[in-house]
Amino acid sequence: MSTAPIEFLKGHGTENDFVIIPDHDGRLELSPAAVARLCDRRAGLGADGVLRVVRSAAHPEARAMAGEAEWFMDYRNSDGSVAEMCGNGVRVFARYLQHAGLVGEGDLAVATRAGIRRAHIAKPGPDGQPGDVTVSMGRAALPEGEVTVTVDGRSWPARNVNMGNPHAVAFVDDLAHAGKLFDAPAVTPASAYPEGVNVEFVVDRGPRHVALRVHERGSGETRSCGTGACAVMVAAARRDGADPAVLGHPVTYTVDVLGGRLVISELPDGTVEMTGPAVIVAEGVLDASWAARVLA
Ligand SMILES: N[C@H](CCC[C@H](N)C(=O)O)C(=O)O
Repeated sequence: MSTAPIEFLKGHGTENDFVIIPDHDGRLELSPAAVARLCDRRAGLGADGVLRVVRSAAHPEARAMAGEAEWFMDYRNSDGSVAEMCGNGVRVFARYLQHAGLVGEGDLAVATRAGIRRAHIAKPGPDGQPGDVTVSMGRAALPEGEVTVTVDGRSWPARNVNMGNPHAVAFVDDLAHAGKLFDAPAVTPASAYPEGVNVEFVVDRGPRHVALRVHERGSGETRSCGTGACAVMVAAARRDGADPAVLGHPVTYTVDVLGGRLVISELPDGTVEMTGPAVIVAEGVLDASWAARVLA
C-alpha cells in the first residue's frame, strides 16, 4: 500500500453515489475488502461503489484502449466485487475529469471493462448548474429465454437484458410490490445469470415514461442504476412495439429512479444513449493511519 496521502472525492449520479480515487499511475492495489471498507456507510466513507481513476496505459485491462481513451474507470461494487460497467459511474467519472481539469466540456472517451464508452459533457445550464452528461452505452443484448423474478413469495416474468452487465427487468403494477428489497430477489433459472444479476422493477408513468426500483448485484438496492435504466428502456420499447430498428428513428423514454430522472434513447442502429446529471459533492484526503490499517 502506498504511504503517500490518498486523495478521494465523493460524487453521485441521480443519487447512485461513489467514492472516486484518483490513482493516475495505477499504484494502489484495492482489495475487495478495502473497497468494502471504503463503501461502508458507518466505518468508512460510504458509497454504492468505487471509481478508481487510472491512466489506461497504466492498467493491464485498459492498455489496449489507451490510444482512444486516456482514462480507465476501474469500477467496483460496494461489496468489493468487480462489474463490467456502471452507467451512472461513467457520468460521474467524466465529471471528475472535468473537475480535475483533465478534460473540458464536450466529447470524451472512457475505457471500461465493457469497452470504450463515449460521453459528452454539456455546457452549464442557464442557472449555472453543471451541464448534464450524455453517455453512449453501446447496444443492448437480449438473450432468448424467459426468466422469473421472485420477491416475498410473489413472482413476475422478466426480460433478460445485457448492457455489458446483466439485468432482469420485471414490469409490475406497483413499485411497492418489490417489498423492502433488503435481499437479492430470486431469479430463475439461475443458469441465465452465472455471474449474478441486477434486478429492476418497473411501472408505467405515462407514454414512454417509466419508473424503476433496482436491486443491484454487489450493492443492494440503490437510488439509481444507469445500465439498469438503459435495460429498462430497451425492454419497455420492445414491450411497446417501439423498436427503433423497426420504426427507423430514435425512440426516447423518460426513466424515473428514486434519486432523480434519466433520459434514455435507443437509435435505429441499436446504440443506447443515456443523459443525466453528475455531481461532485466533496473532496479530501484519507487519514493516513486509517488508510494504512484499513486498506492494507
Ligand atoms: N451493480 C452493477 C454495476 C453498477 C451498475 C449501476 N450502478 C449503474 O449505474 O449502471 C453490476 O454489478 O453489474
